Amino acid sequence: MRQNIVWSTPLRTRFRGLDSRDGVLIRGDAGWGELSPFWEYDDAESATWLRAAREAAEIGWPDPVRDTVPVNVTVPAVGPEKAREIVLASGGCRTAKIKVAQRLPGGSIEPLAAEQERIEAVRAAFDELSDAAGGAPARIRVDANGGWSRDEALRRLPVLDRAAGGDGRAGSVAGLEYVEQPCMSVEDLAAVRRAQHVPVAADESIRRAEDPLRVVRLEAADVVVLKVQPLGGVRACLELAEQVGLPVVVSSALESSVGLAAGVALAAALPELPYACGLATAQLLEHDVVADPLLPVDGALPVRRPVPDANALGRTQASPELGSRWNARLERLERLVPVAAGQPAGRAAT
Ligand SMILES: O=C(O)CCC(=O)C1=CC=C[C@@H](O)[C@@H]1C(=O)O
Ligand SMILES: [Mg+2]
Repeated sequence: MRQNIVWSTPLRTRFRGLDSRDGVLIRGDAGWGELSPFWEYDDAESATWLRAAREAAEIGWPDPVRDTVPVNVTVPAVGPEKAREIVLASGGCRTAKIKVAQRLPGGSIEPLAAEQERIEAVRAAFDELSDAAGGAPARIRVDANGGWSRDEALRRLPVLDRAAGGDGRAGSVAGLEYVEQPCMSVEDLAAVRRAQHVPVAADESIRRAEDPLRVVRLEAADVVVLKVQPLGGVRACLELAEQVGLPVVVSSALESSVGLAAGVALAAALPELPYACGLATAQLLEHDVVADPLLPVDGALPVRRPVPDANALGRTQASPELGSRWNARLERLERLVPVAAGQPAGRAAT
């Protein structure tokens, strides 16, 4: 039987301009799926998100080839003390992804010194953890969400690379592991990649692009970030990974643990997984929809599929207004992406 539940939770820390996150959980014969496109995404862009939710609910996912997935701790654009706290409480993550190129209220970009301090604080927190318990060498990556111009990226990256322990040369274990989407256009990614040594990862140029393979043709990235919902499901991502032929980092779209499980399923099914994945974002949510959220242990997520829990759902219950907005959105999306024969479309309830 088809069942839908709208959920909503505050975020622990403001992230990508958001203070709360919400979505719909959809249950089908194969289990629970999640539909949670950001509100600024129109229906055409959100259609792939519904395909991913339906795959989870109605078909399920390919078999895993590993039973844990190494993950990074995600550090929003916070001050150094908060950054330190987030790393210390990360559940043993040895890789951090730090947000940079944050827009300030007046529209300017956060000063370079603030980004530098955040990175240094994360590095110091990793050192603190190593002093206490040892562990694998720590890695630091940054994500600019396309917020820099080409010149700004080339001005900032050497400084941020040094803040991460780099010595100005390619290939050292210290220094930035990579920069995710430093600029918005594929041409600028390619130019930044050619002009300096920090590897480049493509995120928006894959998940919001008409033609994700342009990144490959223009040699614009060393790594691609794949997100299950924006790209239309686990199988669609596996196919894309094969076409792209570059190392893949699976990252979340800031979902509840039900949505994260799809990312974990993708990471678990990829033939190669050379980097930690950005799937530890349940840490950013105040409440989750399951009793046992997908949180890292020793820096990795177990490959499992948690199910919604009645008590947890009590804490994430959406307001009637939000429920109606999701109902209306789901109805529109279902008209856009017709349900295959024999699979009933449901209405969301809060
Ligand atoms: O990759 C991670 O560490 C966490 C996920 C993450 O950063 C994101 C989740 C959702 C929306 C995106 O703006 C953002 C990203 O840019 O990768
Ligand atoms: Mg990104």
